[in-house]
Amino acid sequence: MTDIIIALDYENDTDALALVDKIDPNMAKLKVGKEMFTRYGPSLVQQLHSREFKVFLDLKFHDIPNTVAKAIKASADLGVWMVNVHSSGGEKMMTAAKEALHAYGKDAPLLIGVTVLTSLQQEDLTLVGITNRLLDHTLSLAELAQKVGLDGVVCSAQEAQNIKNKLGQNFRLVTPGIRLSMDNSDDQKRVVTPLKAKELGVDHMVIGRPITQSDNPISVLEEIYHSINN
Ligand SMILES: O=c1ccn([C@@H]2O[C@H](COP(=O)(O)O)[C@@H](O)[C@H]2O)c(=O)[nH]1
Repeated sequence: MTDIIIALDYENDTDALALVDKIDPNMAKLKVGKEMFTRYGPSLVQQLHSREFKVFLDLKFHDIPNTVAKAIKASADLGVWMVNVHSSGGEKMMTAAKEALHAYGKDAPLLIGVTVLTSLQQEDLTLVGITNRLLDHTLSLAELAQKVGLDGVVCSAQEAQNIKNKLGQNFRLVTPGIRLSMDNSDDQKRVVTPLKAKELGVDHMVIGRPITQSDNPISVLEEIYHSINN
């Protein structure tokens, strides 16, 4: 089962909520990222919760273990459905994040590790001194995330089959870099169409601009929803 998470990346909350108010929460979950959280903070998340949406708080924490653990606790207190950290923050940081959620039991948000951003390709890794193949680097970050008990990873759908084959079907894959055609991928580099992402076994596809910047966001959302739920 693959579902849709809409990346709610807007400059103002009026535009964001105008879209949200046209969406059925059964059709999509919502992702609040750095842009909107920096402007509107927890109150935006609360407004989405009051409209019955599940919220993925995509702040990609990357800091020392103590700071990340505290930020994860603050996210859990907000009641979000999913939250994430950068897996490259290391084993101790991810373990601290996981431990911060123990007290929440079954109400804890899903904890997801970011592997290699979908805007990056092999040459970008080389430029920051990573000489491993991009797929191998993604797999080793995913393996580390699983080892410390995270629920899944953010990756490109291009890596989905390799990760599922290595780490099992229950390890959740959250995949941005979804594009309806390869003509305009914006700043994304490792892109996949919604139907292909579903075939590759992703659990949650993250879609922003193809929906939010289109002339008719709801009809694009409905088209994608029906194409992957046939
Ligand atoms: O590797 C990553 C991790 C997170 N993102 C986020 O997903 C959305 C994608 O938006 P589009 O408009 O569909 O490109 C955006 O909020 C990113 O911050 C990602 O793209 N890649």
